[in-house]
Amino acid sequence: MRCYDTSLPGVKIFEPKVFEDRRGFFMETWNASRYAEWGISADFVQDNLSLSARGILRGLHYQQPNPQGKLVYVLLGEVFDVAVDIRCGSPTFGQWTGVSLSQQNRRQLYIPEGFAHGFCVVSEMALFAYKCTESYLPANDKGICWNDPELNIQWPIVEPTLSAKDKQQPQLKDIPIESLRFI
Ligand SMILES: Cc1cn([C@H]2C[C@H](O)[C@@H](COP(=O)(O)OP(=O)(O)O[C@H]3O[C@H](C)C(=O)[C@H](O)[C@H]3O)O2)c(=O)[nH]c1=O
Repeated sequence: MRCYDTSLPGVKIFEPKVFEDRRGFFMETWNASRYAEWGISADFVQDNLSLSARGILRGLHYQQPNPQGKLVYVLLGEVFDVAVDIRCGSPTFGQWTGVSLSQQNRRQLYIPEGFAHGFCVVSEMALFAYKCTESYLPANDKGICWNDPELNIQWPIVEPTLSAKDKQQPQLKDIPIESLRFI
């Protein structure tokens, strides 16, 4: 397995080892002892799966309190995946990193607690899987505007399809900073 740092300390790209043969391929998508070698000692308690068509953008979302760490990857298709540091006091507060996750590159992105997460679909369809370190609590589900001008995320699509909720997310500057204490 290979692991790469991103511009955001703690956010890591993983490339699990893929065993290909004439039948197809096999890969481990999570192995606690192996990921612990790379500093990931997450206790995942929930797995999610979502299917989206080209142009769909889901995000930017985070949970607070009870923030979720996530290990995200694509089973089918391709997405541009983004993590934003929203931890009050972090040296990289308000900064983002983006990576292509696809069934071809089989990459995973680990996003610690205290980051907002979102992705947009750049293939016909994308089947998106992820593990979470905290259970979903609807009352704690929060978001940030996908095209927040101060974040200036360079999404590869210009007019995404959004949920009603995501059409009205606040900008980071309008979120009370005391609510963003994760560390
Ligand atoms: C997230 C979640 C949602 N739901 C229900 C609530 C809604 O009735 C329905 C769709 O929820 P939502 O529109 O929030 O789904 P996404 O827009 O894909 O949200 C996710 O999108 C970004 C990319 C994330 O990183 C988060 O994991 C998550 O917020 O599923 C559940 O029952 N459990 C859950 O864990």
